[in-house]
Amino acid sequence: MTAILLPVTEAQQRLIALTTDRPVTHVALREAAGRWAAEDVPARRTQPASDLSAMDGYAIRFADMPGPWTVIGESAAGRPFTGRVGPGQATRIFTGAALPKGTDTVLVQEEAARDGDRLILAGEGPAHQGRNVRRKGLDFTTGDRLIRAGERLTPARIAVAATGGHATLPVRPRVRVAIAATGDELVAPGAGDPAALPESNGAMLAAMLADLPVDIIDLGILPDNLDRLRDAFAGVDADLLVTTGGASVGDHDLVQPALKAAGGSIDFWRIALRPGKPMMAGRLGKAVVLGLPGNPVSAFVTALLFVKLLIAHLAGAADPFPAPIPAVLGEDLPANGPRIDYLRAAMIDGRVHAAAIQDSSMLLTLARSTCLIIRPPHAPPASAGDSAEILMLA
Ligand SMILES: Nc1nc2c(c(=O)[nH]1)N[C@H]1C(S)=C(S)[C@@H](COP(=O)(O)OP(=O)(O)OC[C@H]3O[C@@H](n4cnc5c(N)ncnc54)[C@H](O)[C@@H]3O)O[C@H]1N2
Ligand code: MOO
Repeated sequence: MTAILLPVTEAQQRLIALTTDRPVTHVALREAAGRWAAEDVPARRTQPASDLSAMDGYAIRFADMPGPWTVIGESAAGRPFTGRVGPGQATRIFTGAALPKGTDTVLVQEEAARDGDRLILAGEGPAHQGRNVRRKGLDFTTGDRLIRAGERLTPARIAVAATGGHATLPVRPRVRVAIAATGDELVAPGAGDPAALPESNGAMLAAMLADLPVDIIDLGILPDNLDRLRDAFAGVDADLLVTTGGASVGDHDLVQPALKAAGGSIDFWRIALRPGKPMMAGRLGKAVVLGLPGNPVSAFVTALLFVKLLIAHLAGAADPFPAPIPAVLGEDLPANGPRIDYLRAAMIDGRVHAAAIQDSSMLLTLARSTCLIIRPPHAPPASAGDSAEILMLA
């Protein structure tokens, strides 16, 4: 009997369906980077709040062109001119300062000459009324939507929220992610014996999640022992438990039995994906469990497609899916089999070149790759110059 392999997109949907709603909290702007807006964020003020000068120069009435004018005062940012400017009059004005009442245009100082309070044109002057003025509401008006629910809180969005009158932003709680490596062969990185295999998945996963709003609970290296795994899993207090290794069918692949013994359940196992076929998803209490394959490249690809996706979803992303981009193949590729394939590749002079050996244990190949070429299931042979979708890594 052939095992039924779940298509990646179906597995991603099922994973999202395993989650439950999480509350909305508010965080200070300085805590908001990299999170997702949990609600729409409306402007609480208009920006600019009044007509402002965009340049250093003189606030004038355009109808008075070509001058001369009498300078009757000054308007600086934060220190506006409070009087009214009449015909033939002007004020000194600086960038960001409010336009005095009665004026409508700014004459830049490079095109003006001044002698005491007498001001004359010394160039072409403003071409039209309103020149060098930022109108009230140019950027946005009270009530405008500044950020949409589910959008990422990028630096620019945090800044627009600040300008819109917000000191805090609505977000979902940080995601608590427990990470466990499994395997009797593993030792901590840097630990003595060069014949022993350093545990690399934990550090790699932590690095992959570094730009996400997570708190990582490091469960370290767990042995291939059913009771030890069960006890470690049963004690986990997290939103997401990620294991690597022990996901396959060998006698020492104990993650599934240990999860069941801890009171958890398996939702799906085995994806039509290369590398990463033996990935498993399930639940343990309130936590979603993702059992990634142990091969480092398989763990990397499944983390990219499933772990990051799930965290983005739990953190409130409207679109948590990785976004492939089009690229041009640097050389021919053979037909693909039934599993979607993510080929380790490098972008060179605008073309993508797949590594010659695509073995899921090869970390140096992964480390030298700058993108993954996506080969859909049953894709026919492709030629150099054909387009293909890729995921950028660096
Ligand atoms: N008879 C079958 N054998 C295998 C199948 C299969 O379908 N039938 N699937 C293969 C595929 S595909 C993969 S991927 C691997 C995944 O197996 P496991 O998840 O059980 O992984 P392990 O056996 O525990 O480890 C695989 C490999 O990776 C090394 N490893 C594990 N963890 C780490 C770590 N944290 N850091 C560094 N390296 C790690 C481990 O030593 C092994 O060499 O199964 C195939 N077999
Ligand atoms: O699918 Mo496994 O992840 O090829 O190496």
